[in-house]
Amino acid sequence: ATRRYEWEVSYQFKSPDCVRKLSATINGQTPGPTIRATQGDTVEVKVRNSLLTENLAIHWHGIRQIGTPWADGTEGVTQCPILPGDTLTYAFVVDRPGTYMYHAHYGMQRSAGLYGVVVVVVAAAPGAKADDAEPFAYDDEHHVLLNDWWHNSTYELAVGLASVPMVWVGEPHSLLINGRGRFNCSAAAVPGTCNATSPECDTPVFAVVPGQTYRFRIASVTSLSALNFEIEGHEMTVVEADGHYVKPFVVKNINIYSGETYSVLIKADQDPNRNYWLASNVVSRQPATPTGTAILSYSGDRAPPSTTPPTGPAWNDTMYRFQQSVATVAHPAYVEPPPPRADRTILLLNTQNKIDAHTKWALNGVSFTLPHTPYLVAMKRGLLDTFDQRPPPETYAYQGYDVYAPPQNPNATTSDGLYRLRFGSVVDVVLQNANMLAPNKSETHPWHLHGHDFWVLGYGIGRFDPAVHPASYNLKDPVLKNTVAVHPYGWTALRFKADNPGVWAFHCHIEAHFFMGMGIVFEEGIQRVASLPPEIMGCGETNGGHR
Ligand SMILES: O=C1O[C@H]([C@@H](O)CO)C(O)=C1O
Repeated sequence: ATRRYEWEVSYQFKSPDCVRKLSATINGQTPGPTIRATQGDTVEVKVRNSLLTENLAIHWHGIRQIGTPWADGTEGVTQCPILPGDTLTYAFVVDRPGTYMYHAHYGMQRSAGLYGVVVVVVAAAPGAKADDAEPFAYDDEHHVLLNDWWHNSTYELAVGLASVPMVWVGEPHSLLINGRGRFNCSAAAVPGTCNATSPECDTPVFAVVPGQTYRFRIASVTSLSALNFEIEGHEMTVVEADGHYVKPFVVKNINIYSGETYSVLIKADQDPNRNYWLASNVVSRQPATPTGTAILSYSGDRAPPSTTPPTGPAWNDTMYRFQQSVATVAHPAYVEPPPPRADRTILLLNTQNKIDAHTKWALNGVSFTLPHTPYLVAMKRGLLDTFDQRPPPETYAYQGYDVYAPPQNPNATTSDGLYRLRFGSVVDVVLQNANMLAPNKSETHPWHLHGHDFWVLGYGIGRFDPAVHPASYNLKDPVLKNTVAVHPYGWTALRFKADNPGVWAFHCHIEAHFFMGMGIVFEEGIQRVASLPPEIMGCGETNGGHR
């Protein structure tokens, strides 16, 4: 079946945390509408950009876009931006069941509120129940979209990052659950902009019936924060990650990084005469944001529990989060074994750097910049003067590098070069984290790959040793994901098959970090890409015009 949507994207005054802010909305809403489709459906979204003076692109995060690389929605990589007043129809097949998301992929636009959930349900065999193919059962489901929220405009955030000296975005003002939070109005910066009784910041309520089991589909579209999500008094069984079934494991709370999705099962088996908190808390950075809350209601009323919302684990308990990452492996009945070895290994040292007094992020000393002519068009048309033809480095001088110290040489260079992968080859990427410019500081980076899922082969803390660590890779039951955490001072190893013709971004999903150059781009099988739709063109040299 084809699911058709018509979206008009516009700025509206919204008060998601009671404070009025210009928000990027879809048909007047933030978060945007949930896309619900069945495996194998074609989703067609006609997007009209009514932002007046701002470009737009929307990425379908976790959808591999097999055969439709131009529909990935990544400005500068797979398309020109949609100009104000213009319309672009994204059409793609949702080939696998699971929980996904969509969000803006242009500048810092995601932080303005442009995002939503994509749910792909299992195709039911004739006469079968829809969930027959899932290795778990539940009575009903709820969606939890987690986000962080600033009162500053996306422009203020982006200009700050690009300034000398950099003005860092800082910790968010609020944490939102399904687009709602509560800011303390007495702390509002501009008087009269905070309205504690606005229905737009009513605490969300999740209704449950005693004795029933619920699947909570959780997605994080945060711009910065790593979060910990907990449902007071209810254990969660983790069953899905990024659209793949995992070996079930029980947690009190779950760590979720920007760009990740999880499904957890919870049983409504607690005292039904009271309500319970849903809580989201910042982890991995020193928190300065109140807990984001919602209410789990057995009775159907909206009464806030009289208890204090859960505050989550210690924000700096790296090993707690590390262990949850390691515990996430494929469900035994759904293991897709990875190829036993890689044809190529790319080792990427993640560093914070200075370039002409700007603060940037770099991989192997190269900070990424987006070209003005999208790679997909440039590669397909042979417009090879539109970006740097020198391939970026495959590795760094790891033997002498101390990941626990600030970089000895803080400088880096910029490039818009890309990595060309042999079509069908098996690629390993090892992401190596390190100390930042300031001493004793290393943060978590959630890396997201477009166009593929990758096997997560291993995690470590400290410097990755190519002669030692590959021997400990999990080749037996690694989980497939599209986003993975690289823990402070740690490394994460992943493997994928370069079998999806197109050009694909791979980057830190912290919006500010990608903006500061923390990403790379892969090309594979460009000659197999069908003719590009003219609607993705119009910028740079795509129309044979000027840059
Ligand atoms: O890129 C970043 O900059 C700040 C800090 O390093 C400088 O203010 C921070 O926490 C980042 O992740």
